[in-house]
Amino acid sequence: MKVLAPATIANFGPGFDVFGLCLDEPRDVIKIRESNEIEVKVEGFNVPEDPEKNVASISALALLKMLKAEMGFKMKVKKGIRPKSGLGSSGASALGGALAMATLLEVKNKELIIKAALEGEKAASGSAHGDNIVPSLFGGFTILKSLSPLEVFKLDVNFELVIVLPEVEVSTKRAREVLPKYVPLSDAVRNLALASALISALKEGDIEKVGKLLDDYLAIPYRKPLISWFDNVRRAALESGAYGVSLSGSGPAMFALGEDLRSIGEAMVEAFGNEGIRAEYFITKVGGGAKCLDV
Ligand SMILES: Nc1ncnc2c1ncn2[C@@H]1O[C@H](COP(=O)(O)OP(=O)(O)O)[C@@H](O)[C@H]1O
Ligand SMILES: N[C@@H](CCOP(=O)(O)O)C(=O)O
Repeated sequence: MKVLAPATIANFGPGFDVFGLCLDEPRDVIKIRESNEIEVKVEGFNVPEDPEKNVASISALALLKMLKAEMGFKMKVKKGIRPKSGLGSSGASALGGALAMATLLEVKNKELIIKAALEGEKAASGSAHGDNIVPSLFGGFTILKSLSPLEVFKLDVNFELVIVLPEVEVSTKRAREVLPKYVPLSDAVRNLALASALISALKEGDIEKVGKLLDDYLAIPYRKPLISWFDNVRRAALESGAYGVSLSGSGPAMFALGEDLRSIGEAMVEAFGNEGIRAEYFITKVGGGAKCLDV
């Protein structure tokens, strides 16, 4: 059994902990088969091989516990999404592990699969936020109304975007610790307005309008001490013609929408360089969600 679990952009501007966009690449690949022992092997980016520490096996074990099932398994995690990148690395592995185990057991209940995957996400980031796991499973652009009961609104959208990945790390756990418990009512209203308008623009397919709505008052302002380069890179993107630009998840990756995505990516990489940070960019498109292959 093999699962392809795609990277995601959580928050997507004003949709903190609610909006999520599935990407076509990169992805984690999780292979699993029944065994009389529990073993995890990792290829690609370095993550733990301890089954109690790798979020893919944590999610698989969580599903077994929820089903009151006892089973050994051998898992291979081909880690294609860099950890602490802001591209939903832990979310993809958590979803992939839960979905691989569910498929092995012929469990189709998506709410249960997501519940198990949240255990892996919680182990990695200290909180059971679903805005990476949900778009990685469903694909497209997802609005997470609630996790329990599971209520997801999916928009089938199709556009290209540029992702810029700097050679720095931002731990999601740390990026959540710096958030305030309360925000000013005026900021909540501003985000409500941006988020509502962004959904309307997405449904119209007006990507330029979507870009202009990629602002956030709930999380990014409080995370600035962790992403001191953000404003300069954002300015470079806009000056190079981007419709809009924001942080991917809790960062450090950033994404931009626009016409000439190569020039925008190059300008953002140069802006990171001016901050003494090496970075790379790639252009991708909206992904279709996780895939299960019976191999
Ligand atoms: N399979 C896995 N994939 C990603 N991270 C993992 C995995 N297993 C354990 N981890 C740990 O979880 C943490 C992921 O950090 P996090 O900031 O949540 O990444 P991201 O922002 O990319 O989702 C890291 O400490 C990483 O070592
Ligand atoms: N809503 C979360 C999303 C974290 O995404 P990640 O890709 O950085 O793990 C948050 O902003 O904390």
